[in-house]
Amino acid sequence: MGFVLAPPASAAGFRLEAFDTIGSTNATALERARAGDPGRLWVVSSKQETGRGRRGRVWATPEGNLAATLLLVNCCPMPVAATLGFVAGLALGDALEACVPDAGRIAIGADGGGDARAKSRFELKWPNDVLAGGAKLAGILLESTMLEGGGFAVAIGIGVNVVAHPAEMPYPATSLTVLGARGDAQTLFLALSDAWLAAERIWDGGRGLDAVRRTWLKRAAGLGSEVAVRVDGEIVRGVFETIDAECRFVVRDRHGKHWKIAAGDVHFGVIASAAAD
Ligand SMILES: O=C(O)CCCC[C@@H]1SC[C@@H]2NC(=O)N[C@@H]21
Repeated sequence: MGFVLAPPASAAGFRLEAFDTIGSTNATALERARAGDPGRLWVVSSKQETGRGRRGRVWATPEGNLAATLLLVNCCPMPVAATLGFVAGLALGDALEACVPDAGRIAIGADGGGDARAKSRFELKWPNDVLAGGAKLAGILLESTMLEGGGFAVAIGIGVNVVAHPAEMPYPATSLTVLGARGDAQTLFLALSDAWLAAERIWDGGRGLDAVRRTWLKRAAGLGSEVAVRVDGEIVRGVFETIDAECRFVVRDRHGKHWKIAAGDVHFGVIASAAAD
């Protein structure tokens, strides 16, 4: 397997474990932490047998896609760790733009107009998806574990549909190949490990969260538009106004009430019933 870390990442003390095939990079990273790994470890594979998605879903990683998990140990106060998904979103957006040179044309469609070109190429969908042309290209899953003797570890799992995307999903999905982009999982990982460093520096253990939040909002999908959010079986409808200081999704409903949502599934547009995505 040819995965390598970007030189700045190795210089900053990151390590890498690369696999041809793995169950789940998140599961392996958390096992390493429980066995005493000090963290700042990337676990990477281009195929997963039992990849995990958000909300207990399965995440398929056929050969050629990217599954990468960054393990951090005692990286910040525990409540702040939940914001690492936004840091990962920024890093992944940067990595995609760096190594997919034709991304502008891809994300807005071949017949896109001049105004659209100024928009971010890869959009971030709250909480942790990356969209290209409105379809899901990548997902991020944070998992954590308490450690014996105190402290905690967090696994920041990043899955990118490089060569293939799942069929028959309840939401549109895509891959870099479908989009006509050149690029492979290894090149993308190299860019990701580099971009992570820059994003983590801005985040600064949570002290720079507001800068992360503002940058994230510049790339946010659906900002200012109608959304339906499924929260614990209920559906909240309204306009996506912002994400707040705690990175909660803020919706203004038609009565002017603001909903601050910590976890839920977002659908864009006005729809009769929001199917889970
Ligand atoms: O449901 C989602 O959108 C999140 C998907 C996260 C998938 C990644 S692939 C690397 C890491 N290992 C896993 O088992 N899951 C995450």
